[in-house]
Amino acid sequence: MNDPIIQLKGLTKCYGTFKAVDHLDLAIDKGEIFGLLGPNGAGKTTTILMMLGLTDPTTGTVQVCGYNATTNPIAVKRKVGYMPDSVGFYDNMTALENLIYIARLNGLPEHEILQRAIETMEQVGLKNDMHKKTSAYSRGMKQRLGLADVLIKQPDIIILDEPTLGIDPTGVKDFLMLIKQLSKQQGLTVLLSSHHLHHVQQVCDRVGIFVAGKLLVQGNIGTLSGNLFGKEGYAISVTLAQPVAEPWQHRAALQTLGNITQVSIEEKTLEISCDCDITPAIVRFLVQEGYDIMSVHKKEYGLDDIYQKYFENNSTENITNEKSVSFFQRPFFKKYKNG
Ligand SMILES: Nc1ncnc2c1ncn2[C@@H]1O[C@H](COP(=O)(O)OP(=O)(O)OP(=O)(O)O)[C@@H](O)[C@H]1O
Repeated sequence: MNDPIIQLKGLTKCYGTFKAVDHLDLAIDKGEIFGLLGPNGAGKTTTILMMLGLTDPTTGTVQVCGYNATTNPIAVKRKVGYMPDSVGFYDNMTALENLIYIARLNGLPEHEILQRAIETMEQVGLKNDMHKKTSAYSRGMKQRLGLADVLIKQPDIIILDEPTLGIDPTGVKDFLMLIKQLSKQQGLTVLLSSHHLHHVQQVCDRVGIFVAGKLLVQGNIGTLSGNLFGKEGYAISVTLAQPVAEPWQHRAALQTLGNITQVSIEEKTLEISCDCDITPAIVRFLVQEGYDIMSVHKKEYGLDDIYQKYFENNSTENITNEKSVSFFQRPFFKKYKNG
């Protein structure tokens, strides 16, 4: 078994007496797509900054690609590409010229730059538009170009902050597919920080939920959902052709099927909670009693439910609602990008 490509141990960051990140332990394997989730001010950006070696932990360690990010930030910078939520370009230059400029800033060998820039444009699906000025680029095209900016240095890890912000649904789908493809084909490790839970759910192998500087939980969505909702069992919703009046004459008989913990009725819809999946028995019962069934739906718990459940179960009183200054606008990021 290989060592994790990112390993955080007891990572803590204090600003004065305030703990922005509180004893974080996290291991991410090569090729994984990991989602960082949490409300504004939960400590995600601070954690990313420590991974990039842009701010020092108060205590604890950050190991990235085998390097200590605090003591060896330059080595980490060569291996990691960071894409902020809003990427800036020179509008009077073409997309290709912008990318070449970034390649030079990253110190790529001059004789390789043009070829690599064209290949990267192709990789992100912008080859046909690479000679357009970026002022004529849509938000989705700019996000792809931002991705090209981080890919051109051929990193082992990419960190994406809200990469789907402001892109239309088709653009989002294409962008997420691209991320998944890059990860699977090239073994690229991806860290995705986002508030769009269904986007995260579509691509991430595992997620971590941050609240008030602590990583409350981590795992894949199936496991988290099983842990959280296993006790609550299955929820089956059956819609009938005709409304059902209360008191319902078949309620007691339905409950003799066993394993049913609750039945609630709303006009034509029966909501049935049970300990195990008895959908076929429920359908058979209703048909035998002469009901026409219009639809049967078994509730699957997703990331939205998991996230909500954590917020129901945990105090969030330390959380600020103010969106912290965009990472890209921070002076140390400019230093990172240019340095
Ligand atoms: N330089 C700083 N000085 C003091 N406090 C800071 C500093 N940077 C961040 N914080 C505080 O640390 C906490 C964590 O901020 P951070 O930016 O890491 O959150 P986040 O999870 O990335 O939030 P968002 O989703 O809004 O980007 C917040 O309460 C924030 O106000």
